[in-house]
Amino acid sequence: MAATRVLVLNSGSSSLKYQLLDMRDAARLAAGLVERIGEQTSRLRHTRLTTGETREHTGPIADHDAALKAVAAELGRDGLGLDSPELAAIGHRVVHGGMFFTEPTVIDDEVIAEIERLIPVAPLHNPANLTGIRTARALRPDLPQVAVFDTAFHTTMPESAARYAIDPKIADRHRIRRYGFHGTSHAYVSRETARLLGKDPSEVNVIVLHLGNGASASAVERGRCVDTSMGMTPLEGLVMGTRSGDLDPAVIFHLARVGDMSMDEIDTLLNKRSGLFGLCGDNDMREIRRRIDEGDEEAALAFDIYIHRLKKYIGAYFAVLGTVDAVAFTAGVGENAAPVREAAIAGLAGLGLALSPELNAVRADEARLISPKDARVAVAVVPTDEELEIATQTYALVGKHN
Ligand SMILES: Nc1ncnc2c1ncn2[C@@H]1O[C@H](COP(=O)(O)OP(=O)(O)O)[C@@H](O)[C@H]1O
Ligand SMILES: CC(=O)OP(=O)(O)O
Ligand SMILES: [Mg+2]
Repeated sequence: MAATRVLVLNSGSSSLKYQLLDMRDAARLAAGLVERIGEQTSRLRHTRLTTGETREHTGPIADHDAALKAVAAELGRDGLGLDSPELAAIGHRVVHGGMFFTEPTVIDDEVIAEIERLIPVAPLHNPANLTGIRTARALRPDLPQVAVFDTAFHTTMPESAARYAIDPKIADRHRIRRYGFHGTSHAYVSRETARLLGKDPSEVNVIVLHLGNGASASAVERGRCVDTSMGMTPLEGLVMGTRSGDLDPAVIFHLARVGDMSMDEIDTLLNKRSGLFGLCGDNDMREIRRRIDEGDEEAALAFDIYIHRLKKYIGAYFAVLGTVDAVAFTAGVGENAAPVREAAIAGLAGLGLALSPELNAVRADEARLISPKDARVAVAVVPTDEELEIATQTYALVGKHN
């Protein structure tokens, strides 16, 4: 029997998302999510997509090792376990690949050591990714495991965009530079946007706005990333669900010296208690819109700050690219929140941007244009699919090695 299945693992700091795909036709066989890992109220939700059956378990799951073993058990119950001879490979989302990894990479001890060396610049993400890799290798030592890096798509950024304006000797010693993240999504969405326009990716310039809980923008010139809004870590750039995005670095000195906060407290403040959540107590755009509709001023201000930052990046990437063929909205907010798209594009007619209110209001799962027919620059909604992209890259690499 040919091995044509790929299991994709996306380990976040407190979650594990997974999908099992059959790469003959990219069909999804199973998918699920373990949330609140490390808490008493962890939850595993598993769906067997071939039948639609969903199972849910709550109760403590101590760490990513236990989470992956629980997932393996659920897959086993559906006859889709990790011991299946049909499994060709496991593809891991690895958030930080530094400068070293520019391509999907078959994981060996050397690769693991390098991902480990990058922990200081990705303390929230790489440890969880490593646990997922180690547990998966222990469960199936014979199976190829592939790392697909969030940073890889951004390694084409020129030095002028990737470097911070600090002493290069200090920067190089501590690996301080702008790496960018969500690269798998930016790559996939920029390509799908070109396809929507009936063009080859090498023929178009696209601004991709990945607006999920984490959010980032990228400027993609003829298929290559030339700038992105996240930096050394996923804290820089846009206002996010719980992250501040850009701020004057002196705010940190001030909070330490005058606010009497420790570095760990400031880290938690900026990563977990800022952004939309810090501004108004909610990080879900649905809830924020509901509150705005009820006249809530705090929620309205949070929304305005979010939109103001987003507009600044759209403008900046017009300047970086010179000419823009399309602006593409993606991820949870970008794909679903019509009011965010409307507010982000409003007032940008000078850049050739406009929306059709009718098209913007359409709810659909496919890539679609939401700009009027005669618009100078296309505006699109393009659903991202990081799992499919990781599975495709994993399978392509493993096929080559077989
Ligand atoms: N129907 C919707 N309307 C508005 N916002 C939505 C909707 N569905 C999801 N979202 C937003 O998308 C976010 C999650 O996006 P997602 O891309 O799944 O994030 P992540 O992968 O970072 O967890 C939610 O926090 C919420 O703000
Ligand atoms: C890198 C990053 O921010 O990822 P996420 O959006 O999954 O938190
Ligand atoms: Mg995401």
